[in-house]
This record gives sequence, structure tokens and C-alpha cells, in this order.
Amino acid sequence: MGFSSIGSTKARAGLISGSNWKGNSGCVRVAKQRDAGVSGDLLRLRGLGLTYANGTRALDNVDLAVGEGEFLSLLGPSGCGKSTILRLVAGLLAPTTGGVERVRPITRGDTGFVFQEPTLMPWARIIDNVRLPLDLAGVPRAEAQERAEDGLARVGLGDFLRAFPAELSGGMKMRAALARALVTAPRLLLLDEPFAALDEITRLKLNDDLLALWERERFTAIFVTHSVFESVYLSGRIAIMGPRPGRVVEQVTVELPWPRDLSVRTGTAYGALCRDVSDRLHRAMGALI
Ligand SMILES: Nc1ncnc2c1ncn2[C@@H]1O[C@H](COP(=O)(O)OP(=O)(O)OP(=O)(O)O)[C@@H](O)[C@H]1O
Repeated sequence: MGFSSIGSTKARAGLISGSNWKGNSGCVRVAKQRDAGVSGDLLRLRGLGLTYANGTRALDNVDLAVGEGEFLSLLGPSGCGKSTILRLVAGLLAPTTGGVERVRPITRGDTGFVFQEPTLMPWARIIDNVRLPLDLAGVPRAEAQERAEDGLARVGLGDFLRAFPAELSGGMKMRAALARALVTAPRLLLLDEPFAALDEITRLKLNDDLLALWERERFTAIFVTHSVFESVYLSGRIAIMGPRPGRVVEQVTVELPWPRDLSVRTGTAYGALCRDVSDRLHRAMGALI
């Protein structure tokens, strides 16, 4: 949950007008990103560091720009701070150093969050789960109902409005979670390994469903994953992170055509890019150094 709670005081705690921003130097061929629908920066993470209360240094000096309308993946080993970055961007945590500059205003309700678990309310029907962010935002009931029904239709759950979560498969629950995150038409969607718990076939299908939604609605997506294959398939750009304390070691522009589909997934360019990103990830982890 927590899709529409982003414009709070906590959210503003991470804002800076920084001085130690090093720019977007790691990103190759930015022009291609513009082709992929990116129109200037929405966010800039500058010198971002986070040490948890127990002394764990999760992040150190993370510099990263996020373009408006971009699909960006954060790829890195377990524990390198990917989820921590999402929480900082969402304003759920305040940074120890640096901050998240919102280059363009992101107001309350502009950010959606999708977690690895669908986190649906088990006692509420799917339609009520999806309508909840609109109800909380005070949207009139009839309009909220229509928008929630629309959102469910878009993720292929138009026939399951009155079902309870327990009556849906894992993939269907994740679709419902996506519909709930998108029902407020967020400008920024934060996805924390949303498909990691799903079987491979469902995961591939949901990759396509997510891309179709992104191509239609052009929200800015920050997608956390361990999977090289998933990151290459989905992204316009991949930020590769090194081990804790996490930082962005390298950024790779994915020069595959849009829309992405089976022909892309089975093409030689996709395979070559996956190998390349995998090598870079291993180097970032120190395994090949
Ligand atoms: N609330 C917390 N208190 C203390 N340490 C934390 C807390 N949350 C995360 N950490 C630590 O911070 C580091 C980064 O955690 P984070 O969850 O951001 O990594 P991650 O890259 O998302 O990992 P994974 O891919 O396994 O989900 C880890 O060492 C983790 O143990």
C-alpha cells in the first residue's frame, strides 16, 4: 500500500538543491533515451547516502538522474541498496547525505509503488482494493468506481471485479496490484522486484503487460530487479549497482527497438546485450576484478 502518501513532509525531507552533483556522466548515448520518450530529468539523486539507525551503511554517494517518461532499472546484487533508493525516492526515508531533487514538481498522489508481494486487503473485493487510493484521495465514488473498473480492464481483470484476492492466481494478484498503483495515474511508478515471486511464464507475460501500460501511459518507471534478462528487456537504461555500501557503478543504455516483444526477446541483439550487462554486473560486484 502507500501509493498516494508520497507528497508528505517526509517526502520533502529528501529534497536538496545540491552542490555535489556529478551529472549524468555514466550514461552512454543519452539521445537514444530521448527517442524512447524521455523528455528531460524528473529526478536527480545527488550524493545520496543512507546509514540506517543500526549503523549499516546502505548507500554511499549515489548519483543518478531519472528522465521523465523513462523506464529505468536498478540492477545489482542482494543488499546493495536498491530498495533503499526506492524508499528514499518515495520519501519514506530521509537521506543521511545528499538528496533527491525533484526537478519537476511531484505532488501527493503522483507516485505509485508496487512491491514484490501484491499486498492486497484479503477481506476486500478486487474492485475495492483497486479503488482504495482514489477513495483515500477523496475522489467522488462514481468516478472512482469507473476509474478502478477501467484500470482492472486494462490489466485483463475486467471479469474479476468482485473476486476476493484469495480467488486469484499469483499473476492475477500482481496485475491487480499494478492496476491499484496506476489508478491514480501516477507520474512516477516505483517497482520493487514485483515479479520475483512469480513463475517464469507468468513473469514474461507480466513484463509485456507492464511495458504495454508504460507505452500507453508513459509514467516514469524505476524498476528494481536482480535479473539481467528482465532489466534488458524492460528498460531504456540500466543503472548497475555495486555491493554495499551501494552506489551506481555504471549506466547502460539499452538500444533495443520499441515496442519490445517476442521478436526482440528472441533476437541476437537481446542475447548480446544480456551477456554484456551480465559481464558489467559481475565486474561491478568485483567478481572479475
Ligand atoms: N530498516 C533497516 N535497518 C537496518 N538495515 C537495513 C534496513 N533495511 C535495509 N537494511 C540493510 O541495508 C542494506 C541495503 O538493503 P536493501 O533492502 O536496500 O538492499 P537491496 O539491494 O534492495 O536488497 P535485495 O535485492 O536483497 O532486496 C542491506 O545490508 C540491508 O540489510
